Amino acid sequence: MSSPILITGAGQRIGLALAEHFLAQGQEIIVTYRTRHEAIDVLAGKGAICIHADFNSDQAIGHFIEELKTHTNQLKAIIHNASSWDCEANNHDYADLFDNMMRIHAKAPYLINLAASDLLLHYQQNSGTAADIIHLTDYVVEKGSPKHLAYAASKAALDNLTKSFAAKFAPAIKVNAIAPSLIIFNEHDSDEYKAKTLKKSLMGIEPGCAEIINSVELILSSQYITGRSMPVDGGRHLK
Ligand SMILES: NC(=O)C1=CN([C@@H]2O[C@H](COP(=O)(O)OP(=O)(O)OC[C@H]3O[C@@H](n4cnc5c(N)ncnc54)[C@H](OP(=O)(O)O)[C@@H]3O)[C@@H](O)[C@H]2O)C=CC1
Ligand SMILES: Nc1nc2c(c(=O)[nH]1)N=C([C@H](O)[C@@H](O)CO)CN2
Repeated sequence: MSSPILITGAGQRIGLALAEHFLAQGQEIIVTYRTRHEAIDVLAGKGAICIHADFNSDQAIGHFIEELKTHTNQLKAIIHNASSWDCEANNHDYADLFDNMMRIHAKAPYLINLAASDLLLHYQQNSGTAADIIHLTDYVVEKGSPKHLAYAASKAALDNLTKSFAAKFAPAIKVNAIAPSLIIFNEHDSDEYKAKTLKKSLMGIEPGCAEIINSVELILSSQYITGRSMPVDGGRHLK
């Protein structure tokens, strides 16, 4: 019986790296994408089930959940990766920004977890091992962010949902978060921004997607870790 892993926002960067990693292992995956990057065609060619989903409304989240359930009756894991790193400087409609941040980072994972818990439970019942939910949050959950206020607040909401869902779903489903700081820069990042950002951690490097892949695999391999947030931040908290 197939037991796919669901990865949201897998069209690029970390989500795509996770999707490619699992496909290379022979693990079945279901991915969501907002923009049909060429990478999605590649994933589909390798056997991934690719579902278009823009979590920009409650209705869209609901439609995604309905489509998800037409593809599988069980899930080994859900990795909530989809995210928008928007900020007050870029969107002066603060009410709109706040709603968008909360919807993509907290409401979508909240609604999907509640609606898909039966799929995760089926996996646990058939396999005898706990299923997993993994939330990609952010280091800024610890300290806030004066330049990404709504983004940080929404990631903090997702961090709190990690604890609540862990208590609600145990022992059949483990629920954990991964809280990265810099993992990979964006194409448009200036050399000045890169230099300033690298100085913020003790390790002073741009580590790349492997750090998240390793953290996901550690969590999936455990039958005991739940309700926790794994920091992947190069010692930034000690600078
Ligand atoms: N990169 C880093 O250094 C860090 C990343 N993180 C977290 O790790 C995760 C992955 O980061 P990264 O790969 O940089 O993420 P990206 O910024 O590349 O976004 C990941 C995907 O989310 C999708 N997305 C954005 N908005 C929506 C929406 N409304 N509905 C559905 N999908 C949407 C994007 O779609 P589209 O392709 O259409 O734009 C994109 O493919 C995120 O949760 C991020 O917050 C945390 C700290 C550092
Ligand atoms: N959805 C995203 N979230 C975040 C990103 C990103 O590119 N997309 N990038 C960061 C930064 O790397 C930050 O951790 C260091 O400046 C944070 N979140």
